[in-house]
Amino acid sequence: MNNKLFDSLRGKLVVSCQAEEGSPFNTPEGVSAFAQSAVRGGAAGIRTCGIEKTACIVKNVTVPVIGLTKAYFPDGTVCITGAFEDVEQLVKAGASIVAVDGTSRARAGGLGGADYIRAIKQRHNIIIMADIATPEEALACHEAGADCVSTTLCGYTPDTLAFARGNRPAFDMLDKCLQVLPRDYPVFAEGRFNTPTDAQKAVELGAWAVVVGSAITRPHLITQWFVDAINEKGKDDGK
Ligand SMILES: CC(=O)N[C@H](C=O)[C@@H](O)[C@H](O)[C@H](O)COP(=O)(O)O
Repeated sequence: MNNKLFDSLRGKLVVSCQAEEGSPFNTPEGVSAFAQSAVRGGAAGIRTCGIEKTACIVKNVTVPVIGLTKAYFPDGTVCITGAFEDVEQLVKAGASIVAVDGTSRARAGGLGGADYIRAIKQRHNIIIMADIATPEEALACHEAGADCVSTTLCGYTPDTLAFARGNRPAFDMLDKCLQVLPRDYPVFAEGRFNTPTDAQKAVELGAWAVVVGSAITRPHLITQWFVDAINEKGKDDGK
C-alpha cells in the first residue's frame, strides 16, 4: 500500500466523474471539466471511467485519479475493469489507482475477483481498488492483495440487486466490511451516497473515504430526482 497516497484520501471526498452515451458531458473534456470543478470544491481524489478520459483528467488535476473501464457480463450487470490489458492501459494513462471488479463472478479467462487481483499483483506493481458487492468479497480481495476495497457494486450484482431499491446507501454492508477487515485497511464507501449527511455518516462509521458520483456529476439524474419529487407532491395534493 502507498501510504502517502492513501493518507491524502483519508476522511475525504472522492468525486466520480463519469458520463455515458447520450450525456453531453461524455467526452474527455466534459468529464475533465467536472473533475476540475470537484477539485475546486475540495475533492481529494477523482474517479473516472475510460482510458482517454483518465488521461485527460490526469493532465488537468493534481489530485490522485482512480481509473477504470466498464464492460458487461452476459446477464447485463456491470463489470469494472475486467481485462488485464485495460489495467495496463489505465496505468499508462496515469491512473494512481486502478479500480477492478472484485466480485466473485467469473470474468473472461474464468477468474473470480480475488484470483484476478492475485494475477494482476503477480504481474505488476499497481495500486488496486477492488470494487465489491459483499463483505465476503471484500475479505477475499484483501487477502488476494488488493490495496483497498470500495462498496461500489453492492446493488449491482445479481445477488445484491435488492440493495439498490430505494436508492439508499448500503450502510449495513459497509459496516460489515469494516468489521471483517483489519483496522486501518482502507474501505471506501461508494454507491448512492447522495447527500452530504450520508457521506458524513459513512466517514463516522469508519469508511476511509467516500466516493460520490451521480449526486455531483450526473445532472440529468439530479434533475430527475427533483422532477419525481414534485410529481409525487402533485399526486398527494390531488393535482
Ligand atoms: C455500479 C456502477 O457502475 N458504478 C460506477 C462505478 O464506477 C459509477 O457509475 C458510479 O457513479 C460510482 O460508483 C459512484 O456511485 P454513485 O453514482 O451512486 O454516487
